[in-house]
Amino acid sequence: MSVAAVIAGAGNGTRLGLDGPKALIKLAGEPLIVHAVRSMAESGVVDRCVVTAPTESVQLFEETLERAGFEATVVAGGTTRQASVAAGLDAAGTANFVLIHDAARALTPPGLIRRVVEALEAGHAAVVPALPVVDTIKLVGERATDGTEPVLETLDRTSLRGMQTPQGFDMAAVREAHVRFAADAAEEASSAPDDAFLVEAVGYPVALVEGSELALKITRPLDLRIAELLAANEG
Ligand SMILES: Nc1ccn([C@@H]2O[C@H](COP(=O)(O)OP(=O)(O)OP(=O)(O)O)[C@@H](O)[C@H]2O)c(=O)n1
Ligand SMILES: C[C@](O)(CO)[C@H](O)COP(=O)(O)O
Repeated sequence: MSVAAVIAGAGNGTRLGLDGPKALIKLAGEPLIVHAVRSMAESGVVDRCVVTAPTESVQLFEETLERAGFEATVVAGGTTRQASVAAGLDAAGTANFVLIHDAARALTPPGLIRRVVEALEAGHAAVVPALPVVDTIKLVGERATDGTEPVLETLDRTSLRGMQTPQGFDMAAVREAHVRFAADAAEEASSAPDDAFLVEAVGYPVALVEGSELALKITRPLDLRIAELLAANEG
């Protein structure tokens, strides 16, 4: 069974306070995208990697990965994560399965990647690593003029999970889902929160496997500091 990986790296890191390719910022001395591609290589189960980059940085991503000794096809992403993943899927060629991953989850352990692929090989069409949520989660209504938000409902935490990546799919299923919802991808507000959302919407069951705290998404400045500590401990 062949496995391709699409690593979304075309974001600009707004919440990190950046205005440029977040995937090129350094963590433990190496760009996030290099960490992400290395995890795929070290998993031993991925045959080919496609990386999405901001249009103006495609060459820089190619040079960065080549210098680090990794082979990957780099393509221009889009204005939303969904559009970037669609561009990556177009370039992924033929494979039985595809792993769709965030460059921002740079410390994802190879064992987690293997866990996702094992569940695909066992017959699941869509597999997502997930962790239980640790906070109580409440549904809120519209913000009031005094800045407060009204609570509408307290959700049952025991049946809530936080979704991570890589999310693994049968290649045909995820391509079908992305094509079906391509029109929405142009608008940030209407783009899908993750790829499993699109696959669910076309009717495929999604199976969860155990995620990892190391697969945290480096989104805000504190995440980067936590990731630096984790990388120092792992190394
Ligand atoms: N147009 C986009 C937006 C995001 N991503 C990628 O999707 C992953 C998850 O996105 P996020 O962590 O939100 O990254 P940014 O979009 O860079 O962050 P922000 O929303 O703060 O700008 C990242 O690896 C990012 O590079 C992408 O490929 N194309
Ligand atoms: C795909 C994802 O990482 C799953 O948790 C997440 O939905 C990406 O969200 P972002 O706002 O694009 O970072």
